[in-house]
Amino acid sequence: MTPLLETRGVWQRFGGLVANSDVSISVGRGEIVGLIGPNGAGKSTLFNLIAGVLPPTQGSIWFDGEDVTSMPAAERCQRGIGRTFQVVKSFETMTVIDNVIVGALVRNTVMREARRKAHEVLEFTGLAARANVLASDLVPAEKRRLEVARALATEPKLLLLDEVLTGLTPTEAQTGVALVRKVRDAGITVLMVEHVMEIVMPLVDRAIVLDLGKVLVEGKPTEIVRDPKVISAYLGDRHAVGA
Ligand SMILES: Nc1ncnc2c1ncn2[C@@H]1O[C@H](COP(=O)(O)OP(=O)(O)OP(=O)(O)O)[C@@H](O)[C@H]1O
Repeated sequence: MTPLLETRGVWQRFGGLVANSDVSISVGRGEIVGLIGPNGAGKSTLFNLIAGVLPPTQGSIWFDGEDVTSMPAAERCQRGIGRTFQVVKSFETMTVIDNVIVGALVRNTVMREARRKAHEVLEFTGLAARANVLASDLVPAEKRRLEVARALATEPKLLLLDEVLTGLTPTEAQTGVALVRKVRDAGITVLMVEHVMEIVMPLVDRAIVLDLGKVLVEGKPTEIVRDPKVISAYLGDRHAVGA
């Protein structure tokens, strides 16, 4: 079966800076894949290329068997790519339910249907009791969940999670982990950028490590955490392994 998502030889240059360098990754249907790497490794850039925020300088992006490289973000969302943002982008002056309705309107043009879908997603994400409060009144962990809820309301096949577990207390992070598992169990494939290795490694089926814009290594979490190249990249001691 073809992978749900593939990037083929993707490059992204910002002037003289190479943020992604010949990145080829794939994500299979039903997987939870972690995209990790040190600060500035190019993770958010790759996310933006996959979501369609900007076109790659070179290379192609394939989703569900289709070349989506030149497709705008809204159209990719229609095809089934949902995403959250590293900097929470909820509409602060709107209620929680209205924020989620915005997502649901991607697939439901009738307001009553969009509202029904939004309620369903709020139940699913554990935010139902907060439906009528303003997004600005949510605590940070709830805002992250609202981001996930808004993305889920678009009914994605692939959910891109950008650091949704970062900066949370251990208890909040565990609630987040449980939600990601629930999302996958609902049949949605997950590609997530995370910094907190202890949280993300037990959760993902596979991890892809980016460093200096390139894929450094990929594999099962148990292999990744022991890989000398990964340890070196995180500790900054690149010469130790001759990388
Ligand atoms: N729009 C842009 N214009 C110029 N340079 C950019 C732009 N976006 C990202 N970069 C640069 O590209 C490189 C990769 O950045 P990116 O944000 O993708 O890394 P990251 O792995 O997500 O980092 P972090 O973990 O800190 O979020 C960095 O050097 C960054 O400064």
